[in-house]
Amino acid sequence: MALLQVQNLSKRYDKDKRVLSDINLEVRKGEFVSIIGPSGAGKSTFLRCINRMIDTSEGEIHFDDVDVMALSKKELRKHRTKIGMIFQHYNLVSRLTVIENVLHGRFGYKSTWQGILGHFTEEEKLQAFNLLKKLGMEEHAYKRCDQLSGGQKQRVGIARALIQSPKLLLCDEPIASLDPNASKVIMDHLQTISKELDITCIVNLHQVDVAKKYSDRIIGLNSGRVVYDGTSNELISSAIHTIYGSEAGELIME
Ligand SMILES: Nc1ncnc2c1ncn2[C@@H]1O[C@H](COP(=O)(O)OP(=O)(O)OP(=O)(O)O)[C@@H](O)[C@H]1O
Repeated sequence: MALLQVQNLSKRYDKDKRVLSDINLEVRKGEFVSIIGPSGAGKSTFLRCINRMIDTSEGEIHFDDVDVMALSKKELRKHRTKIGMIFQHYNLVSRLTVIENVLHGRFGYKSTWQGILGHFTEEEKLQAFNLLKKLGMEEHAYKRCDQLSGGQKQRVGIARALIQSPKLLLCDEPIASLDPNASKVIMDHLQTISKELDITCIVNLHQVDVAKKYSDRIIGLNSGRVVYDGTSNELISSAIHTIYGSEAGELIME
């Protein structure tokens, strides 16, 4: 049984322009899937539809046996605890410490008052610290986030997502602002998380070589349509042409 099922999904921001068209796909538990495609292909829009950060125009999404479109506001809050988000620009609170930012990942489990008062249990604090340790960030736990490098900030973003105990991580261009070394650290962590914790990862990427290196499966989007869905090995130059059109030349490494 798939963890995520998407059927006939379409999205329009404006009445007459479809940004996603008739997307049909399933993603299994523990799968590491990269989504590639030219700028404007609809990669971010697709990720945002999955956790209903934006509403879809047509189609169905089932996640963990739940009809995502049918969720009430309260149910949606619970649904979102099962899905961690990783952002290109990290979305951390700069003036707060690393560990405080990680604990923010628990907000979905709190009442509004507990959230406002910043009430976290000792167990949650220990869990936050252990996650930072797993990501090689324990020595920075009490630093303010604005004192960190981009790669360190992204590791905090990953820890914040993991403390939710998610079944799925949606990563929207997690390495787009990082240099090659920091990018490798982040992608290695995401791969380990997927393999060791059996957490499904869907990662939007601009780098075809990175997608090929890390993914079990690659989905290629062009103009809001799935034009490729296969393994890394099958992603040969003709498929890259189909996905990127005239931009493909510089991306082909064969
Ligand atoms: N909030 C919005 N309102 C209107 N149009 C939008 C909105 N967000 C995105 N779009 C449009 O939807 C299309 C797909 O955008 P999206 O950001 O999903 O693509 P993308 O593949 O993630 O691009 P990139 O790789 O540049 O981030 C683009 O034409 C974009 O201009």
